[in-house]
Amino acid sequence: MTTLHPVRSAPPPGTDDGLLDGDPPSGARPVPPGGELLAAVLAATPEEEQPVTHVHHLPVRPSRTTDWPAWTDPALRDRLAARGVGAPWQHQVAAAQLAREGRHVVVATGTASGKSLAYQLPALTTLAEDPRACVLYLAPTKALARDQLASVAALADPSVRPAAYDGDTPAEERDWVRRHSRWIVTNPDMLHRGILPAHQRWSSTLRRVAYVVIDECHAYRGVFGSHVGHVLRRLRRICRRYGADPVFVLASATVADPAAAATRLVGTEVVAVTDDGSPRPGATFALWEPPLTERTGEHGAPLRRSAAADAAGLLADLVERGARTLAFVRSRRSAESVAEQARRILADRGRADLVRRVDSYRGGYLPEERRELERALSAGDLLGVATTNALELGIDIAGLDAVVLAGYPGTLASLWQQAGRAGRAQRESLVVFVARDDPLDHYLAHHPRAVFGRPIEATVTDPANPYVLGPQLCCAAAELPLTPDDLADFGGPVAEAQLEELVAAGQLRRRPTGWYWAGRGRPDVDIRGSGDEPVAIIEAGTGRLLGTVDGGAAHATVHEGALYVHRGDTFVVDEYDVEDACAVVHPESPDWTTVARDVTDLAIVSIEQTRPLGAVTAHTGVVDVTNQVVAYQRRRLGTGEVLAEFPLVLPPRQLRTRAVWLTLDSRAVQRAEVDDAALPGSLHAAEHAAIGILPLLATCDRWDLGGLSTAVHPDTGTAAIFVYDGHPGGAGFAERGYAALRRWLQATRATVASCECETGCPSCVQSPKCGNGNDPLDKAGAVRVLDVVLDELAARDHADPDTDDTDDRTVGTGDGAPAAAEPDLVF
Ligand SMILES: Nc1ncnc2c1ncn2[C@@H]1O[C@H](COP(=O)(O)OP(=O)(O)OP(=O)(O)O)[C@@H](O)[C@H]1O
Repeated sequence: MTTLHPVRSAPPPGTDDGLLDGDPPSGARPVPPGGELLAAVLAATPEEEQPVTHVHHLPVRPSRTTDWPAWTDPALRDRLAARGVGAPWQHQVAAAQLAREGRHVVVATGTASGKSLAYQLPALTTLAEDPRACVLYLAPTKALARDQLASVAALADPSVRPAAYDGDTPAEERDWVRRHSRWIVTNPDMLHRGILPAHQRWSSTLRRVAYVVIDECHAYRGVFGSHVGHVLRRLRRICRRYGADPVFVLASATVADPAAAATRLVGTEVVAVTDDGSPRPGATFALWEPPLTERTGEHGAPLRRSAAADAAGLLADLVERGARTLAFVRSRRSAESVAEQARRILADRGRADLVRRVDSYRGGYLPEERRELERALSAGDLLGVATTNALELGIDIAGLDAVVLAGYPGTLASLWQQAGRAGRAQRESLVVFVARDDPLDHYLAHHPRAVFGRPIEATVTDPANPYVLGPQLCCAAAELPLTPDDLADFGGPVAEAQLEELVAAGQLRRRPTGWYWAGRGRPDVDIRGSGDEPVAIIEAGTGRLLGTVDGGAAHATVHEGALYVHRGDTFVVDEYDVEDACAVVHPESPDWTTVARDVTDLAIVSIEQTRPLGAVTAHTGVVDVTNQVVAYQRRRLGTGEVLAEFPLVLPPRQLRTRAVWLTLDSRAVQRAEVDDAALPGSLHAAEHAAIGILPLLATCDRWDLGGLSTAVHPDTGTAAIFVYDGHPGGAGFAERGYAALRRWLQATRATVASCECETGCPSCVQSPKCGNGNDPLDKAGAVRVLDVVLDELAARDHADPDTDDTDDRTVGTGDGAPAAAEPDLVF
């Protein structure tokens, strides 16, 4: 393997500053504050590299407390005081008061801002006042659910008997939970499969539900989020039927427009509390981009040093200075390799004493393991841990000296969640975001306002998606016949049209009293799947079922020869049987990964919205995408270097979904000064970069999106760039791109224009999942095409300032430095 971090194999000059050299690694001398830690790390970096693109200082923010509301249960207040909560923070009382008054509320404040107390205060007070009342608490992960259970158990009156009701609850306990618990910790899956279909059995609980708590509600997004939205509508309907009208309290780390996102999720008006009154420790926050290297990837594109390699170097440097550091990486395998590389660097520097104090977090997600890690880190036994985002939620590690983020974790909420692990009250900490070789990471490294400004990513759901709505209406009808009065909650006319289709398909029956489920048994709806039949992954030799992959993604991920990662372990696919929907794999850890190659065709089915901009027109609508995986490449881990390509024979797949697209007539093409030869590559490059950037505005991953560009599309007769949702029926991402078109394309243009490569690289216009092997791509042409589109958008917005997309204060145009005044942040 190549030496991934050559510059740091020698002792850094920074260790001569006498800070900790030769000292016991922790305890004896204080760890320097974040700014000094950064300076020391940078002193060890070759001058020509200059990886730091921006340094942001987050000042200490003092807390703002207020009085307990008069209605607070005195016993609860005493228990809180005993746990060190002397007075509530202002946002906690603001949210609690709204909930107490019966308003649905979302608390959208920062990490560790005490969001739990905002719902515990009204909910536990009501439980104390009314011995029959109960609470349903929903969490997106079982680990978080178990943690919350412990926290409520410590605060609640013993009569509350908090208990979990999820897939891990033994059958013999389930009855007990239903009968006795007044704080039931569960998840949307259990609500969907276990509680709502058996609502008669649950009726005595459901008629007493006073509050429904939806923690970490930003986790409910895309198709899954749209399903959860309907599960919550079903819950409200059933509760109403039993005479209950629970108050919904949602909690989330900050996302754009939390009130609108929460309202869409719950299906009724939700107000937001966002003014964070909790204290924030200070931090130095550096944006870091690894330099381009001599190595080349597809079409000779220069490759950057990997984020994991730089993260390992930083981890070693920081540990050497005694700083307790967490490095967040993207996969479990990467966690192990980053910890290993950091240990090697320390060993090379003769710091054998520190080697054993660096580890990776690779265990399951058991509470005991997390507690042990917390203990070892806070006791200083461990100084450096490389971890996946498994440690992001539901763990009480705070007060670290430094956090390194190797790559953008996908959402700003996650970024702040991870960054928030650093910081102590008295001293500022260090956070380093290390960009990966990818357009979004590159953009963030060069546009601090996108990180430190107002949040711009929105939690996108689309409850009107017919592939979600149809099955959900079936579930609702199977629970209780649907009546015309119910329809408003499920989308009104859209739901009515869907019901007609379901009746025509024989799934529902229309009777004078409503719509009835006509199928056998219960509707079988997987709220986490795409609707395609899942593909079973079977281990050769043992016959063990390792898991399943979504049918929609299977051709690209478990084709013969594919590298398949399951819970951090790697396997290679021996055989993929499309008919039987199963793939046989064997364990193997090669030093390569695989990427599928495909060809795509797209036909426009219907246009829903059109924005004529002159020579350019923007649209959204429904499209049919035909996709066929035709080959795959092996790429070297870490560098992305293409090692080999193999053909595949797989049937095409059809996807009806939603898209956003731009058409450019000949005037636009002329103005962009791209000739016939350059046009396909210019459009293709713009499409790739746009796909790379959309997750900045919509909480999705670039793998949730697809794209197609062409010099002449048969349905439009013009040059066109399409970006579509990679899920049947759409997930709302393309619509979000349409709504934020200008900001999206400004950021796209800035990413391409500011990348220092000459003709395109993975940080700007190359895509890791391009079906055409990133050919053709014309970086310069892409910038000119985007300029023409942006000119037209600017002219249009000037003429019609009411469009929803005129606010570009947060995302700069990319060429200039960020504005001097950056708004205060939730941290
Ligand atoms: N008013 C308060 N005064 C002092 N400490 C508080 C107060 N409210 C909450 N805390 C403490 O702050 C810590 C974080 O609280 P909590 O876990 O509820 O935050 P959170 O916002 O839910 O965090 P996360 O973002 O990780 O979900 C806990 O240790 C809690 O006891």
